[in-house]
Amino acid sequence: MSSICSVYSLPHTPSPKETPEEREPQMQRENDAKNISDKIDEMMGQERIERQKSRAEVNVLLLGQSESGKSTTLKQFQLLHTPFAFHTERIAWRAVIYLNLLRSVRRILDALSPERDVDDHEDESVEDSASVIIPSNDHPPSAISGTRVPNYDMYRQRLEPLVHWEERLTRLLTAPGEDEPTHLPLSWQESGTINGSFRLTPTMTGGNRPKSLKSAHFEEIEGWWEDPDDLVHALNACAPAMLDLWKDPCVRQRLEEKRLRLKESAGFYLNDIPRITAKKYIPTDADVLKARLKTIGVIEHSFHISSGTNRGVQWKIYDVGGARNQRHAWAPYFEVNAIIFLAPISAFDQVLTEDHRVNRLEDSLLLWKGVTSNKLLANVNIVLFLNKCDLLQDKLDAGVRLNHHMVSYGDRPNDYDSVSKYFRNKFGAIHQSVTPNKERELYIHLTAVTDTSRTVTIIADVRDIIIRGNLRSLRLV
Ligand SMILES: Nc1nc2c(ncn2[C@@H]2O[C@H](COP(=O)(O)OP(=O)(O)OP(=O)(O)O)[C@@H](O)[C@H]2O)c(=O)[nH]1
Ligand SMILES: [Mg+2]
Repeated sequence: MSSICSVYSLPHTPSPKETPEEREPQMQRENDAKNISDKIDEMMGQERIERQKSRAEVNVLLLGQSESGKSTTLKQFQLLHTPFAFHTERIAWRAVIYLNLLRSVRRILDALSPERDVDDHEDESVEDSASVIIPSNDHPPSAISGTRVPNYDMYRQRLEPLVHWEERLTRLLTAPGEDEPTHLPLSWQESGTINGSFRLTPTMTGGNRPKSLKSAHFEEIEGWWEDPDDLVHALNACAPAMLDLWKDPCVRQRLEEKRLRLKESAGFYLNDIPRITAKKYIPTDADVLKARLKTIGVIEHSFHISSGTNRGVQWKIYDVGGARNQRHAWAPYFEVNAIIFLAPISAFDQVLTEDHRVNRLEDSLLLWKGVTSNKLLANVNIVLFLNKCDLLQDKLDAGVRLNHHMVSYGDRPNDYDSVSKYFRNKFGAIHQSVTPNKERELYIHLTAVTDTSRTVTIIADVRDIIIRGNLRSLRLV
């Protein structure tokens, strides 16, 4: 490849009047210039390789639709390679986890509401696209007829205070114009003082400071439970009502009838109410991995990874927003070494939050086609994560049939092995048919990126694949 800085200019075009004697020295001069230019090009190329070798930088872009698991994958990288930073931040995730829990509780109450039954009947559009099953032909969701929840009014009343907290937390954690949480509390100060009487984490200054500030983990601040204004007290007081609601068989029955599968929605903590609402609750790694924040724009994270004989590689991982209105920001980051593309294959019966007319899996397939056929990405290594396999397994076990949503699946068996193999082949075949680089190898993993033990080995594999691919492209192996 010739350097764009080459000193060698266009070859000499002999003039008709030029004699062979005149032409000879000119040609000689040109040859000399070309030799020098080639030498410079070669040196520059060598330097570039050396520079890249010594910098040994790997740039990775995470791509996929919203809620595909990009940020969760990034958290797994952080947990593995910068555990100290990951742990330092986990107290701040308390706010997000509380909000995720409150949203689940509110969704249940909304779904049980008698007024909602009427609305649903008039308008079959879905409220929470990530957690609602698209009606399949044989079993439309039951709207008006169905199980009544005799204690509904009592639950509403007991849980009334939480509506107020949900609104406040939403304001604290959500960027303007967005409808779901987008960021951690911006600072200790802000999270401690928002709206006067509302606290989440103790402020570092001020008269209302908790009496016992102690540190169990370096830089973590505990003691909020001694602050009477901390939100944990409201949650703790409502915990029995939340538990009663979630354990009520009529509630479960009604949710089933309405096909509201909360377990699939982002930030599911309903099975952990007593633990999460405990006064001294500290988020675990698994809690932080499950907590949902929508990514806006592009976020860059750096790690230094050294392992075995590897003397250390600087990694930059770019996590992008996957919602449709965020995708325009992807292209400027296409000059990376590798892409990890996430397709949540459990979502075959769900629709996009931003456009309820679009099936999530169809969207993933289209995006995949766009990425793998893109000429700018022809030399970028691609690793595909067919993600949310845990949810896929649960869904198939619960009897949801893939061929009701994807006719092309035909009458193949509706079990996990057959379905995952089908998706692997389908995504693989698209890559094979549209890639501008037929030499490119595609690496496909079946993943559940919230599961650390499953993901650790996959990440190690991916790291090796990316580093090998990177070295190959630098002509080092
Ligand atoms: N059960 C399960 N949940 C998952 C899995 N992967 C991600 N999630 C959850 O799905 C939700 C969305 O994941 P994110 O990582 O925030 O998705 P994202 O692709 O970054 O979404 P955007 O930022 O909107 O583009 C989170 O609550 C995750 O905990 C998985 O494999 N299994
Ligand atoms: Mg994200």
